[in-house]
This record gives sequence, structure tokens and C-alpha cells, in this order.
Amino acid sequence: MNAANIINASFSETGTNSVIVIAGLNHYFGDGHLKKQVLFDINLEIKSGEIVIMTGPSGSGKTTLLTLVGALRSPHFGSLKILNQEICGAKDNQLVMIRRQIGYIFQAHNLHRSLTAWQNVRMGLEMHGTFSREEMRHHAAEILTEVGLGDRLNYYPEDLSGGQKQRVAIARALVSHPPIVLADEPTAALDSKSGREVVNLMQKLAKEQGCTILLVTHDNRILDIADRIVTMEDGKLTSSLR
Ligand SMILES: Nc1ncnc2c1ncn2[C@@H]1O[C@H](COP(=O)(O)OP(=O)(O)OP(=O)(O)O)[C@@H](O)[C@H]1O
Repeated sequence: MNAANIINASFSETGTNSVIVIAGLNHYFGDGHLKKQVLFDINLEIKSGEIVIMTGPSGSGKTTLLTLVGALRSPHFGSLKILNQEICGAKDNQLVMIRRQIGYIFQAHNLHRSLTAWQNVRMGLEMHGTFSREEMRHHAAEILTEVGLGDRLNYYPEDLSGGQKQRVAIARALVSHPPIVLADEPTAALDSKSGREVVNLMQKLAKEQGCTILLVTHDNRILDIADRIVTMEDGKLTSSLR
């Protein structure tokens, strides 16, 4: 059984379908007199397959919460369970295992400039170490075709438009069918038409794969893809709308 299977097995044993459970979470930056609390008593539960959008003013703590959910840093106080694994106080190797279950999409697509679209997406599978070279080639080509880039497999990022690059990033995040996808301002660098295409694509693939999405955005034009909208203000979750 590999790392991913161990997590999936323990998740299904719980009988719950909440993939993200946050309770009484507090987080700080800095030390001593520079110590500043940025998240205050966050409580949030996200169910399997839900698309949740988090909005709120700049500096309110959205990205900080997203990086904690992504196991990219450890919370200071409270409880944060991802796929039934406690992140608070988790060891580095446990955090690495959890990260393998999460697809990340950022504002800047973060593609490797020296790799083609196909190679960039294949990287999303290589870290799992469970796919043969042929399977990786096949799955990468298949998902790039699904996002409308079947004729751009061998293009380098610099030869693709902003929207196409973001579609490669979506393909890379979703190629391994992760149970959770986290997206930070995925449309911020795109015009409204490309932004709409990108979120429609994320919604379609997520619903097909049954994956949960937590997406941070200032872009009011894409709020309609959410099953639920939560708002962060001054480090506190202030509202939750369905
Ligand atoms: N690494 C860090 N060290 C110190 N303070 C930080 C760090 N990262 C963020 N902060 C502070 O934490 C607070 C929340 O920042 P965060 O980036 O989470 O907000 P945000 O809501 O995502 O903002 P934006 O919408 O502008 O991206 C801000 O006051 C920010 O200055």
C-alpha cells in the first residue's frame, strides 16, 4: 500500500464525508513583540465534492488559511484535519503525504519554462512514483486534450497564452485525481473570457472527478461556480452563504 492509499483507507474508515475540518484554529506570524495574530478561531467544514470560494479584503488572511489547509505550513493552535489527518503538530513526512493528495493552482501558473505542456503535466504524476512512463504519457496527454490543448502538447509555456498556461496548470493539478484542489486567485492574471473558461473547466473536471475545491478570489465574476461562499475579514470567517 502506498502513502496515498494509506490516507484514503483511513479516510474511508471514518465514515464521514468531510475532507477538510477546521476547529478553533489560530495562527500567528513573527516572534516576541513583533508577533501578530493573523487568524482568529477559524471553524470550517468542507464536504467531499464541494466547491467553496473564499473572498474578503486584501490582507484578511485568506492565503494564510489556504497554505495551512495545503499543509504548506503548520498551524499554531487548534485543529485542522485534512482527509482525517491532523495537520497541527504533524511530522514533516506526514505533511508530505498529505500534500500528495492535494492539487495546487496559483495565480501565476508556476509552470517550468524549460518543459513542454506535456512534461509539465507529467510532473504532477511523477511525484507519486506509482505510474509507469507509458501511463504518465497517456494520462498527461488525455487531460491536456480534455482542457482543449490536445494540439499543444509539445508547446513550451512561452508559446502559450495566459489562459492556455493556466489550463496546463489545471491539468497538472488534476491529472492525479487528487481528492482536494486548492486555488489561489486562479483568474487574477486573465481577461474575463479566459478567466471564465478556466473556472468552468475547473468546475467541470472537479465534478467529474468528485474532487473538493477551496478557491480564494477577489473576482466577483466567478462566484457562481461555488456551492458555498465564505468570507474572511480581519482574520475571522464572518459569513458562509449557500
Ligand atoms: N510570511 C509572513 N510573515 C509575516 N506576516 C505575514 C506573512 N504572510 C502574511 N502575513 C500577514 O498576514 C496577514 C494576512 O495575509 P494574507 O496574505 O493571508 O491575506 P490575504 O487575505 O490572502 O491577502 P490578499 O488578498 O492581498 O492576497 C497580512 O497582514 C499579511 O501582512
